[in-house]
Amino acid sequence: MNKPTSAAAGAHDDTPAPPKKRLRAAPLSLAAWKQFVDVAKPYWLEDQKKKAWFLLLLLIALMLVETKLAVMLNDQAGEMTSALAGKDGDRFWNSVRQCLVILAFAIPVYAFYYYMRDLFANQWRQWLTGRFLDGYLKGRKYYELGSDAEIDNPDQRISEDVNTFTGKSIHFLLIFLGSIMQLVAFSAVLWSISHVLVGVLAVYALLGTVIALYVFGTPLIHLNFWQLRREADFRFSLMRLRENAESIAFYRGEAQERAHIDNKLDKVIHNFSRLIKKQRSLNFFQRTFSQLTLVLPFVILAEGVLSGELEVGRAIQAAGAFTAVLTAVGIIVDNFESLSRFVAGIGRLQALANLMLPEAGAKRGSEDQHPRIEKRPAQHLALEAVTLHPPQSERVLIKELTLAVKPGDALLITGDSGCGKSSLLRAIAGLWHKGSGVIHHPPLEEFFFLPQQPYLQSGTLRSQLIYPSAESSLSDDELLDILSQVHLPHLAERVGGLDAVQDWEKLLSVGEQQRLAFGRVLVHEPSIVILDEATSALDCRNEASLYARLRENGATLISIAHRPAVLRHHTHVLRLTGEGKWEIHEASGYRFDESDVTADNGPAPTTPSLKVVVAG
Ligand SMILES: Nc1ncnc2c1ncn2[C@@H]1O[C@H](COP(=O)(O)OP(=O)(O)OP(=O)(O)O)[C@@H](O)[C@H]1O
Repeated sequence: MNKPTSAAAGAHDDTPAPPKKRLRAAPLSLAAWKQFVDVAKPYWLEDQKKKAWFLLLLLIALMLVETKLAVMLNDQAGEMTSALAGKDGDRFWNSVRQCLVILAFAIPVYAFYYYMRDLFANQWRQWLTGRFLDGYLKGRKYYELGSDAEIDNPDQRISEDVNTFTGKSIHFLLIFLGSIMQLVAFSAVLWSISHVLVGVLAVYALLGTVIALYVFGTPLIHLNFWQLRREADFRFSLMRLRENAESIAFYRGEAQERAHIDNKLDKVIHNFSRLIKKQRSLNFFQRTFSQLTLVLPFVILAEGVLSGELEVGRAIQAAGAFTAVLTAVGIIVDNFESLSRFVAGIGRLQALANLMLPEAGAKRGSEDQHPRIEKRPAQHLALEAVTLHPPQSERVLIKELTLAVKPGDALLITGDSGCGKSSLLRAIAGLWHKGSGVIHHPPLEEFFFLPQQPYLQSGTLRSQLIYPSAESSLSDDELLDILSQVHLPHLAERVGGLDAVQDWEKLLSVGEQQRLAFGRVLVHEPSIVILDEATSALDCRNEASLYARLRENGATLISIAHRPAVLRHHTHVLRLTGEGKWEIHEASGYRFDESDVTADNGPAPTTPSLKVVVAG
């Protein structure tokens, strides 16, 4: 057999590594219980509380009826056995009739109980997922979490972990309640037949639970915790393959992709094989624990039956009750495997809740204490001594930048690749905030941001054009006119009209996508447009006319572009010279240097109202 290479072994090694802060799954303990309460409490104590408690009470009522019917059936099983042993036909048939009547009630109660249980779980899931989605989308947490290494796969947590949480919470709550009822109901039967049986059973169940908790608890929860993460990583690697299918196909990168996916799969399989080994031991223990109960009650009761003190039927009834009570008290042992998976998922969900949900804000307050760039409302955009760092890094991208952009100004940002041009736009848009200084800004609704790669939703052509609004007051003719203005006059006709639904990212070239995104600006008519190489895929003629169209509207521009020809549409140039340094020039006298690509800059505009601050 081949030995694993050291690289493969290394890849596996991180699975069981001692988990870092927040990556830890709480063992089956008070900490796990606290995590559970943190996530579950809002549903039970806030606006859904009436519905939640009503459904729970209904389920408890159904369970009570079910337990009562189960006790009656167990009694009849004993009765039938005794009737047969005593060769008493009337007693036997009477018992059969009673059994059938009980079953006629028990079956619908059983079916309705499970339906209500699943309905309840589904409603809770809908509510909790909605809450997580609120937290995820508000405050742009989906963006921030992308760079948070500790919260892996938030999408999996929201889609799957929430589902498991609500489903399993109700499942376990009900089986615990059911166990208590079963315990009370059958203990009475058992106590009336044999006190010794009750004593033996109590000791047996207690021992079994303690062994399960201490021997299997922590390792199983830990392994399940990692299994969830590994599975999500594996799925994500497949998703990335699908999302980037065309680029990968052009590169012929299948071998690399396969190696990457194999690496993720290896981790899934390696962790799972450790998990099933642990489960094998648990199964061995569980089987021994439950199978012994086949013999145990009979051994204890045999003497009573043999001496004639106890009817055979009573012994059968006692054995049934013994098994029922043991199932009730052995609930943790029996469900240990799924309980450990459930607890592992709670940890993942609570970590996410801590970062996203409003009531958890206080808890995370202490973690989010890096110095921030202050944002202040103002009429015009202005930066005051802004120093900017990337998130989770101390590197200085921009140092003490001060400038003011007046209405009608057009600022071109230039500089070497990687010097921080897009980062500055991120800071203005409020996506990045690590640093110091103040950004004075008009309401964010007045801004429109055009990235290099436009985002196109799945939906109609109309919805692409009016994005991010969901509705627009513009008529079809006005929308078609906008398409013409961005040099896509035949697009609607070509794709089947404004209401045609297509996979736009595949159907349109990048240049067409960029022009469509320009159309969005004309639909919304914002007063400040921020362009991050938004015309990189366009030819010079298209680029020039789109810039001219924006300037005609009187929009204030802040743009990053590498082509010298765009300079003529700007009033000022901010040049980032590296290591946080910067210079501001009036566009009229500015010449692109080597890194900006030297060329004829064309005539300069005549509205230099931007406050010039020489350098930083
Ligand atoms: N999330 C991040 N965390 C840490 N560093 C980052 C992050 N995103 C970008 N950076 C780094 O910040 C630097 C500036 O990136 P930015 O995208 O602003 O460059 P740029 O000037 O726009 O480059 P280009 O012209 O190539 O687009 C780069 O060195 C980049 O590696």
